[in-house]
Amino acid sequence: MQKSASTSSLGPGGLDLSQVFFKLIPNSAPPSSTSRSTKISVIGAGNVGMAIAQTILTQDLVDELALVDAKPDKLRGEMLDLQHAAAFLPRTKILASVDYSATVGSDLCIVTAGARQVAGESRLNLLQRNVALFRDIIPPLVKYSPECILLIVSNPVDVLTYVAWKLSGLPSNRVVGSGTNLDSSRFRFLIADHLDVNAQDVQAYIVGEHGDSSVALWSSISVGGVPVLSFLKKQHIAYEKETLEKIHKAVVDSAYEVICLKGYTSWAIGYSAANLARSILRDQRKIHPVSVLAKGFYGINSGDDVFLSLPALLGRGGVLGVTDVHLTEEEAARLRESAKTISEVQNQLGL
Ligand SMILES: NC(=O)C1=CN([C@@H]2O[C@H](COP(=O)(O)OP(=O)(O)OC[C@H]3O[C@@H](n4cnc5c(N)ncnc54)[C@H](O)[C@@H]3O)[C@@H](O)[C@H]2O)C=CC1
Ligand SMILES: CC(=O)C(=O)O
Repeated sequence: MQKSASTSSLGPGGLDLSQVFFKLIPNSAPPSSTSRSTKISVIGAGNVGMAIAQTILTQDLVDELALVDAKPDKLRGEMLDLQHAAAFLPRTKILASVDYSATVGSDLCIVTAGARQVAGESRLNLLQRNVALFRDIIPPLVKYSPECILLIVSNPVDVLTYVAWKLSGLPSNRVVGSGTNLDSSRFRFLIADHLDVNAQDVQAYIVGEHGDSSVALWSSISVGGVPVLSFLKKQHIAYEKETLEKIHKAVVDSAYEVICLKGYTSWAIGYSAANLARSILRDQRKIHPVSVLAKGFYGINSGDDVFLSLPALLGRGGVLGVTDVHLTEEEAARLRESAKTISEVQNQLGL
């Protein structure tokens, strides 16, 4: 399955109308060989994959978007539905196939395929089912796009980013998990709501596992450049540790609440992944809390190759570096605990 019926050969006898519709400019120069089109492939055309695809399209991030899923009818339906919005969107070639050859030459491959949680289920519970799928998904992706960057979204995202790294054979800077970019947005939303300011003016990181053992970096919070906790201290304004814990708990509970209410989460992860795609493909060199190979950073030297979220500099080369945010002793200990949780799960895989 490829594009919908081409309109370029609708003339009598299959005449290519695009050749007669326009008077071509004689002796025009060929397109510049330096201008290269960009391509993203999204694997898994479910709630999350389609939210990511539509955000990418509305934000005009690529020239070509390929969708892959195991269900051909659902896939074709999604492709046609997006193609029918062509008149309202920047021009993007959209294709879809159950065959991975459709992904050939991708700059970025975003993997969302797999089982999702039912109400009350933890992300880690999905592991065995999704590792089995990754064995079918990752090798053909890398075969068709050996130069790509892999962005993993399927859960449990940290362990699956490790699995994708192992199965792909790619250098670790080209394998990234969407990690706590989403949790940090939820965190920023809650703080912004509390202070009645724009969430884009709130800097705040959640790091560690995208899940129950995530770590809120309270010392990292600043609003409009003002570090919040030290400002409160200087003003002798007391704040309760429980209030902070409650905000973090609300972040951790966010996904469970949305899943309980609507069955799945989709819009926020759609924006989160498109935000990461922009930083990578447009070489924005922005700092995002995303799942990266954490060994050697923040005292994580467990001997295991653990992926978890740290504030990372993202650009066209993938992960360009990890920033050294000041952590309190308690935050550092929690981060190492989060690494241990992930490492224990990972060790059961025998990869
Ligand atoms: N990292 C994050 O922040 C988030 C991660 N997720 C995760 O994203 C994943 C997808 O969630 P939804 O889209 O809601 O699920 P969904 O059930 O709507 O979609 C999953 C899709 O994967 C496809 N699929 C299954 N096996 C496949 C294979 N071998 N090859 C290609 N496609 C295959 C299915 O046909 C389906 O269309 C889940 O693991 C979920 O937990 C969801 C939200 C946020
Ligand atoms: C499902 C999930 O991982 C989330 O929305 O955070």
